[in-house]
Amino acid sequence: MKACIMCGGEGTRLRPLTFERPKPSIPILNKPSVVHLIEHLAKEGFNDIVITLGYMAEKIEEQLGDGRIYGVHINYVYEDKKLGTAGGVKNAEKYLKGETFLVLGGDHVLNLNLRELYRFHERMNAKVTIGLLSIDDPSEFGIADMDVNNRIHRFLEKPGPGEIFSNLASTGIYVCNPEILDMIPENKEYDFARDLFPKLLNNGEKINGVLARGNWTDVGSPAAYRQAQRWMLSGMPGTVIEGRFTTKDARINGPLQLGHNVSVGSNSAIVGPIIIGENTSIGDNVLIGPYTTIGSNCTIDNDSRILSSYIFNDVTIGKNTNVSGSIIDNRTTVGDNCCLENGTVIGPDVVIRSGATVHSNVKIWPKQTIKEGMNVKENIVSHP
Ligand SMILES: CC(=O)N[C@H]1[C@@H](OP(=O)(O)O)O[C@H](CO)[C@@H](O)[C@@H]1O
Repeated sequence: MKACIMCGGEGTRLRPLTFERPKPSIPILNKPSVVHLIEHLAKEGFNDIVITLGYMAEKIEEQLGDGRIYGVHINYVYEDKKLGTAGGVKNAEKYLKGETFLVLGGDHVLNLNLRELYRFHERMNAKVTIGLLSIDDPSEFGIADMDVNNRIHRFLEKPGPGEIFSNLASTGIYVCNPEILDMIPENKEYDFARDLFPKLLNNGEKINGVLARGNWTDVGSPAAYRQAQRWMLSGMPGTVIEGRFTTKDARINGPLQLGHNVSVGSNSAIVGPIIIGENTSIGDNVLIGPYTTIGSNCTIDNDSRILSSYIFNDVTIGKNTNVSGSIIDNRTTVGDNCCLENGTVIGPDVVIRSGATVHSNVKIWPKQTIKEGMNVKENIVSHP
């Protein structure tokens, strides 16, 4: 079965995490999120994959190659201008024509029953079948009015206040009859939700919906990213220690995955679910709380506390420092006695000197230095 993954977006709402990588390459459980997606597609029987690339195309190609190690075959197509979702798929037409195909976003993190969605579409003879989820507040999504026979009669993209006629939200996952490729203009910005669906409904063509089963989120913002990491971590099976691991008397509980050569000092506690990459060293009296990932080559010094945070690679955290609900990108150094409050997002190559506090939800873009004892209450967003 064929699938087309859209990976061209710039991910501006996720800055600073998208300065050195595109959205699909942001790590979830210490590997690029698109790798989880490809693994899931392979498991569901989609082994013929086309990826549309734009922003930082080479990073994704480098990470996935021809897909062989995941048991799939990947072709790439490139967008040199914005084509929108449907326009991007049209641009990949040579790999898609003649067969039903699945479309999904490169920033999707999911465990949905995609094979069932595809099979349902094939039985029902619709032009498009949309994967739907029931969501409390669907204002940030496309919403659909669907009848008992799965037919969609109305679709509205990002409804305004007073317009929410349904809480069935589009996941942006579509199964498409290849005939739709003929209805999409070439080399022009064109969208499924804004352009193609209204056109199909106007022409009396059939669009179906299916309530997808399982978890799904698109990682469009730091909050969505934290949520995606959280449920991926909560699905971790047990304790996996991949290589040499040294500790004197650390207390370790709950699901845990440790890379090769991790060391944990005296009287430290690690409470899973947690993933720690290779060559990372954790000092004495350190508490690492649940729903945390720490990448490779990191150092967490004595007496620090790391709670529900996502720390990428080559990061150093000083002594007696508190990190809570934060995302810390590569090669960042945080000094002694610092506090990173809930929701902070710290870009790559940031230096935070001793005694500084970064207040709740503050973002710091790359290559900034925060002076000793400073209180950072507002985003620091100048590009280096
Ligand atoms: C124009 C368009 O494609 N809108 C889609 C798309 O919205 P974005 O805000 O572009 O991510 O993905 C949503 C699912 O994340 C879906 O509900 C919506 O219909």
